[in-house]
Amino acid sequence: MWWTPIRIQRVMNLQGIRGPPYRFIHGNTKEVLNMRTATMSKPMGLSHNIFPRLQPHLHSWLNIYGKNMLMWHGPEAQLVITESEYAKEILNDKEKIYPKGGIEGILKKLLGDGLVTSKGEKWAKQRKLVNHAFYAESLKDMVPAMIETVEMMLERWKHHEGKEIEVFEEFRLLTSEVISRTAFGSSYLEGKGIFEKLMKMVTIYSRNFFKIRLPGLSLFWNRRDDMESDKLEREIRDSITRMIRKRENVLREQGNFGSDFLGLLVEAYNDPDETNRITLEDVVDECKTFYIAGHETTNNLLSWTILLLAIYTDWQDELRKEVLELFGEQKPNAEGIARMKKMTMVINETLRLYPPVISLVRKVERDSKLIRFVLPADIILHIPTLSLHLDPHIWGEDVHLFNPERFSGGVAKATNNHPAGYIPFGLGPRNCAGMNFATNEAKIALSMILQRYAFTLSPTYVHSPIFHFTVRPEHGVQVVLHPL
Ligand code: HEM
Repeated sequence: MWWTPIRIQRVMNLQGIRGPPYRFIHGNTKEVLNMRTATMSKPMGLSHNIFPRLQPHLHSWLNIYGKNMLMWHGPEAQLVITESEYAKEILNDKEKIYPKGGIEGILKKLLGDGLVTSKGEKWAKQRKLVNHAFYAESLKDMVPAMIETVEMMLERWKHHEGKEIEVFEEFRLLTSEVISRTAFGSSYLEGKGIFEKLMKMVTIYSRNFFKIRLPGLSLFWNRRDDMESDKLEREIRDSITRMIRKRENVLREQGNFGSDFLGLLVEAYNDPDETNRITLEDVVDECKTFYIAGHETTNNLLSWTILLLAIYTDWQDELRKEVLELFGEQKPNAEGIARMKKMTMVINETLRLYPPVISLVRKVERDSKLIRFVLPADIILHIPTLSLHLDPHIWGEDVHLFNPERFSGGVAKATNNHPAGYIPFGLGPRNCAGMNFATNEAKIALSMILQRYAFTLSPTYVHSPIFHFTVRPEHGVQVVLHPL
């Protein structure tokens, strides 16, 4: 807790990497908490520069210490990388030098050893299974379920015509229903208990995010949160196990487990070949991972897009024109979705300014050389998405403005050929496994909304983006619905 941090600090300083000094046990967590409490305690003006608000410590220290800097989460060294060449090298690593870091505590209870967190052989096996469940043809088959779910939402919206509606909660229900139906063959109501308990765990995780946990020292840690998350973890496990057993019974009746994600997982759990078989624990962890990853992020993407389209009504009109040209009054279809150009530009720009995932984290597995730096084993590499998405050297001087036009020539052109300059879905082998699923879902929902409604920002909207596991609007997004 003293000599190791001081040694690492010295090794990094000698290479020109500086940062706020290490403080015994706490590292920089106290300063980080104070800075964040100050910026988050009040709403911001309607600006899209959310980096100084959500990560004020990084915003300030990167200015002081340079583009790559060292900071401390307790005694754990975190090398913050914001030079895109370095980020690319780390995220594209195939030599297993920079794997995902191990997780513990509440995050471990929340995600277990599912695809987001697993490593090595286990990850490769899981990723293959997931790719199979979410490959292009399967995604096409999911379109009708997505459309039906949006229609259910729009039925509710009829009661808000000419009035205000809060869309964050609407999209929470929509995205939960979509992942329940498409991946687990059930409805949101059936999985409601699991969602609610997972969301409670997300809240516990978020409030403990900056608390450090040291072996044998419980004084910084809230024991009640620990006990509550243990209880939630057990209850979620029991509910998912019941769901698995129910699906196993389907085999007896139908002769197969079903072709959705849950079906593939249960099939792998029952595989007669031991080398392909996965454990019950694996199935539970994967279900938890997909319940969370499958809706939380898309919920935010949809909410921020509606906010931006309510502000920039010229872009709302442009998108409506594209939707009507492609689908008229008809339901969206897979071919049309693949041809949406303006819609893709708007989604890209929304994810640039409001990326739901704001940190990509890796660990240095062994002493290694990263371009011109020599990195000691076990330090954490932290790539802050917002810093890259808002770098004027990559994007130009209008970096804080909403300008979907910058994506008109594609992502590579928009980033001036900096592949790691735009990473809302990550990069390299660990990139998002649900990217096409999420963008399809968003395009379908937005198209169907635009076909029926124009919307303007309600005067009650308060711009207060917060980091709560993902980047979300603290008080929701209120718009006024005008039927067309
Ligand atoms: C707008 C929506 C989404 C965003 C912005 C997003 C973002 C991300 C990012 C940044 C990563 C990489 C994390 C890293 O490198 O450490 C990731 C990984 C992942 N995402 Fe998404 N995601 C979205 C939607 C989804 C959906 C809908 C699903 C599931 C249906 C999903 C499942 C996953 C999984 C399983 C991984 C881990 C992949 C691996 O490590 O092999 N995501 N996502």
